[in-house]
Amino acid sequence: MALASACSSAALCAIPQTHGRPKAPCSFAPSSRPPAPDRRRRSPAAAAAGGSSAGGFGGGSSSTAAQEAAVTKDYIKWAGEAGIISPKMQQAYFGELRGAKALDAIAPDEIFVTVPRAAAVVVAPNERCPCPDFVDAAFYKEAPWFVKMAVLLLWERSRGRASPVWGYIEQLPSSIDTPVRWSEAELVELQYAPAINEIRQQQAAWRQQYDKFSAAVKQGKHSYEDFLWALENVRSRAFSGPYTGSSVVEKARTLGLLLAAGGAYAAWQQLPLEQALNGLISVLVFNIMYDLLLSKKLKWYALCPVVDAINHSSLVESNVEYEYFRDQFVLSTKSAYKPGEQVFISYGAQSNGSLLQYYAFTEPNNPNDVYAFEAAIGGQKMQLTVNAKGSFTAECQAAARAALGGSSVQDDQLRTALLQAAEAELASKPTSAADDERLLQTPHLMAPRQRAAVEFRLEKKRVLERAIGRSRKRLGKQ
Ligand SMILES: C[S@@+](CC[C@H](N)C(=O)[O-])C[C@H]1O[C@@H](n2cnc3c(N)ncnc32)[C@H](O)[C@@H]1O
Repeated sequence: MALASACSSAALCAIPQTHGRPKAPCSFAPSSRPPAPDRRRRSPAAAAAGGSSAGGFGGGSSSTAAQEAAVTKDYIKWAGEAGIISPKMQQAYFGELRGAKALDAIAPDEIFVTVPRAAAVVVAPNERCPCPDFVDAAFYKEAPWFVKMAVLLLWERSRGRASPVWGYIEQLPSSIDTPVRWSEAELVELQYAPAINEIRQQQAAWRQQYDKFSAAVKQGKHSYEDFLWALENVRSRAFSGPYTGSSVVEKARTLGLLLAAGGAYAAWQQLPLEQALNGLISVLVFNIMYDLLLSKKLKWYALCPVVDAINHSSLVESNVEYEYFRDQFVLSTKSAYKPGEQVFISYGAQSNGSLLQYYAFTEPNNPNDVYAFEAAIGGQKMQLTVNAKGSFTAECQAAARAALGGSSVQDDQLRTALLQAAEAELASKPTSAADDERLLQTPHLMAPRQRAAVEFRLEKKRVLERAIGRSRKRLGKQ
């Protein structure tokens, strides 16, 4: 994610709370029509009132729609009181999918959502357990960040309207139905071993985390379903960013370091100190859940209301930044939006495997997708990986070349071996891409999980087909 200079007008003395813009009320308002029935998007409050199965809107009855509207109204009221500013964006449905639409023109790099840190749910490294009456503090200390945040969500939910984030909690989806809930038979429908294996591991790991949580919780009864509700919301909505220090002492230390670094940089570059500091502060960019590979660095995590209502597109470059001196998160994108258009952000460069696993959707033509499979080349078993454009990675080409005999191997011999491996992989699938396309022409005839699996496996097959097409072209076979 590229850095945006969100703090370009930040001053070190008195710090305005609104970037000099008038403090407009939060306009994260409901769309003019009632929410469309959505099998996955129901809030816990609406679920409680509607009384049908978890995660289901049932028949989309008018009482359910009215309940949804009430929850949304509460959310807007809460967001305004919490100081969230988003006058140019409102919640809306796009088909069955809830998202956000532009109310007004949004320019590239314009900050269009501001969320005070106090309105967010935050997990910082080495922070003491904020709810020792709810859960054993020693358990909290040792838990991974996403379990900590799930515990915070369950704790805040248990506090009802006494929670400072009640309006946010109320409107969270009651179930996202990520594949961690799927049966073995449903997972097999994905037809892609790396994803199936990852999800199986996740199923075991989350169960283990739940067992530990159950032993550590001190208040109330929390089913595995409750725990899943919290974990799924955390994993599909949280942002992460480099940690900057939270306590007064830590803040003072970080500020001292920034001042020193800014001073040195300013002297070196002959810049005003303030400008140099802004450059340094803008490093504090948050990425939505793009932390898996970077998790060893010191990071903190945030659930940012309103920002997390925006859907993902890999084509968009977006920045969520924490403004250190204003103690708030701000959002901008590199794209322009016209009034009425759906607003998107990027959740990071994620393959369809991780989008399905943690967010429950597949992005068509995802430029970050990959296809990984095992093949035998030159009598040796090896892992081959193809990128979204259909190119085999340099590493697997080198491994394949070595297995075939090393540097003396002709390029065409290597290409032929890789082509044959990809063709054999595609032929091993229980359904063809054409079969999957046919199934998707009548999506209403499929259960939601089957539809999600077919969408996923079709995209995977398309990556493999691109690799085959590319290799064949290079070999002059078409
Ligand atoms: C951060 S939330 C975005 C807001 C969410 N749609 C809502 O109603 O609250 C992430 C979730 O939105 C949905 N989502 C986001 N981008 C999507 C996309 N491009 N296609 C389909 N679903 C998407 C997925 O269910 C994902 O788990």
